[in-house]
Amino acid sequence: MTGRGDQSVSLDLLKQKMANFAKERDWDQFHSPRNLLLALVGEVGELSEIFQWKGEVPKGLPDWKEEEKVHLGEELSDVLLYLVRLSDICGIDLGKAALRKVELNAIKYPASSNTNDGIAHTS
Ligand SMILES: Nc1ccn([C@H]2C[C@H](O)[C@@H](COP(=O)(O)OP(=O)(O)OP(=O)(O)O)O2)c(=O)n1
Repeated sequence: MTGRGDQSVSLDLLKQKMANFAKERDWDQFHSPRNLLLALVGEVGELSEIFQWKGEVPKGLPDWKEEEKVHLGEELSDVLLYLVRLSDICGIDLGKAALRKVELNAIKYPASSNTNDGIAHTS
């Protein structure tokens, strides 16, 4: 494993690493918006398979084997990496866009509207 320990990982670092990865393999030609979107959806499918047929699972996944958690981390990473790459190729600053969206969400769903019934009020 080549993890970065306690260091925080920025979207910018992941963007740069994906750009280098593609460049070194001459894969920029394959990393078109549509191809990346399809790859992303495929990885979401692989992520879903991990939870498929398990029913609801408790937070923190206390009963999962270590290898299952490692696998989950890999599939979550594939989704993130393709999302970061897709955003980059489309010229979207994902970090900025996500922060803006969090702000928009807070306006749309003010904390005072929380009825504590566990149901998201979407209209
Ligand atoms: N043209 C490609 C192919 C792969 N990757 C990178 C991004 C993903 O993080 C990972 C995806 O690799 P695989 O297609 O081999 O998918 P998996 O790792 O999920 O393997 P498998 O489908 O065998 O489980 O590699 C990429 O950037 N561009």
